[in-house]
Amino acid sequence: MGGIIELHKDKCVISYDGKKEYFWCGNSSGEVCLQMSDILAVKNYWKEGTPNSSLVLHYVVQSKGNILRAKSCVITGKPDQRLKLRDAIAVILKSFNRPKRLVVFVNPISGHKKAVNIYINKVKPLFELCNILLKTLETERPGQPIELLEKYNLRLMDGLVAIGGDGMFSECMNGLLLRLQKDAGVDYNDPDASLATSTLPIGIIPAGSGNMLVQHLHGTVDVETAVIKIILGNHLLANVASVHQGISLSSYAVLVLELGLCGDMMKDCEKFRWMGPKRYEIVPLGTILKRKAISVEIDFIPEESQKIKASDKLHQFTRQMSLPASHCQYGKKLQRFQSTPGFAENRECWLKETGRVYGVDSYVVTLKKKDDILVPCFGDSALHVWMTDTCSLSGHVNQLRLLQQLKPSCWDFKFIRQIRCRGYRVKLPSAAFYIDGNGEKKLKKPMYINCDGEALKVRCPVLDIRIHQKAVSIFGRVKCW
Ligand SMILES: Nc1ncnc2c1ncn2[C@@H]1O[C@H](COP(=O)(O)OP(=O)(O)OP(=O)(O)O)[C@@H](O)[C@H]1O
Repeated sequence: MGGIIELHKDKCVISYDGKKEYFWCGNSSGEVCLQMSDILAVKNYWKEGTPNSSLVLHYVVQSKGNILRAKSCVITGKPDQRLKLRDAIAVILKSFNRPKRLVVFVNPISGHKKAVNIYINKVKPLFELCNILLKTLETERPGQPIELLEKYNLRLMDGLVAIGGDGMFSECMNGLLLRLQKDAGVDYNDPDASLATSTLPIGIIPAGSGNMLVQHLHGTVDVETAVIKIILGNHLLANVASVHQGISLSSYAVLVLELGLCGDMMKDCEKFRWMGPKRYEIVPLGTILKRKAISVEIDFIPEESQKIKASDKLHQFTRQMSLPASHCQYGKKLQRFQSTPGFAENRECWLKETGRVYGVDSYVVTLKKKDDILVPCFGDSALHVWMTDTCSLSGHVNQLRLLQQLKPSCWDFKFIRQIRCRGYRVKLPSAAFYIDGNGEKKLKKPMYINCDGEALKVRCPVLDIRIHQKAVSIFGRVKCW
């Protein structure tokens, strides 16, 4: 039994003995294997008007850089042998933990407004090729995924997919996490509550303006690669940060939380959405020219003072009550990470930083030095926070440019103060406020946080941020590029 396939940019003769976990492939320069885990599907196609069918193998190859491509080849051989092969491969594919039913949210206004086209032409055909059942919802307004996920029957679903930008992913992730907290009876408004973590993975197909999360996950914003990663079913556990104002939760973030200058940039960019992704290149220049320093007091608990034994951090569970039934299939016990173990009780460990700053920025996916570049690190043990003290405009622009280029030297400036912590409280002591009808302090003039690429309004003069380790599952396997 055999065929001709293209592997490692070379044509190979493929053969299979029906038993092993891989196909043997030979070419002029030697032998290679096509792993079963790289197979997407095997299909019988009937030729119209003839009794014959052809067996086609669909598989994944690594193309340039981090790009993945779906390829196919016709397998030759006797009809009964081909049938045997098809059935053998189908059994192996079934044994993989790949998604079979997905809820897909498409944001028609993301980026260049091409999300619907991307779904129809690139995403749906590949999912259907792999027999994945889709429930697709095109959003009509902001916040819709959060509303829908509040009641959506997720019990038979294997994952969620956001087609759009970071903001769209954020809405799906917020919707799912809120739903899980409600189902589990967690007081999510309390910053120190331990979150019910999610094992229902969320995937993202890039169709937005920034697409930072996809870039972090796959090292490319290529659509086909993102679809293939979801089909293959691998997922990672990512940290989530929660933002609390007064007595309520404002949002969860998986990427960044930036108060001050970057929050203002996001707010200004939103006004120019009609410019599409170009707005991120032009608008921030105007924002930085009118940068304002703000007085802040930051109380934080440093990472190193978390003297919690590993055994206290983890507790075993078989299945969360709020998880879809399909996730029982994992069989083995999963470990659940407590979100912020012992955090609130340890008040004597809290440290303080004060000053006039242009911004307080935190990366939930931290950036770590690898050779001469910064690479994303999911599931880090702490939040990386830095404050930008008052400084010259040229120094500030230079620092932001180095950060954008992911240069490890981007924080080596006298006006940058860095901390690693598991949470912090920001107070805005000199901001004008009034007392509202509920007796709560409210800012007279709102400020903004860049929360995963969206401008989140700050209405209270006190904010609490907490890290929740490994709280959300995301499709894709991450390596350090
Ligand atoms: N039908 C809709 N009409 C208007 N706004 C919508 C609609 N559907 C979703 N939204 C909002 O659009 C916002 C931005 O979407 P998204 O993140 O997908 O695109 P983007 O901003 O272009 O990309 P990025 O976040 O990567 O910069 C979301 O936060 C969501 O609230």
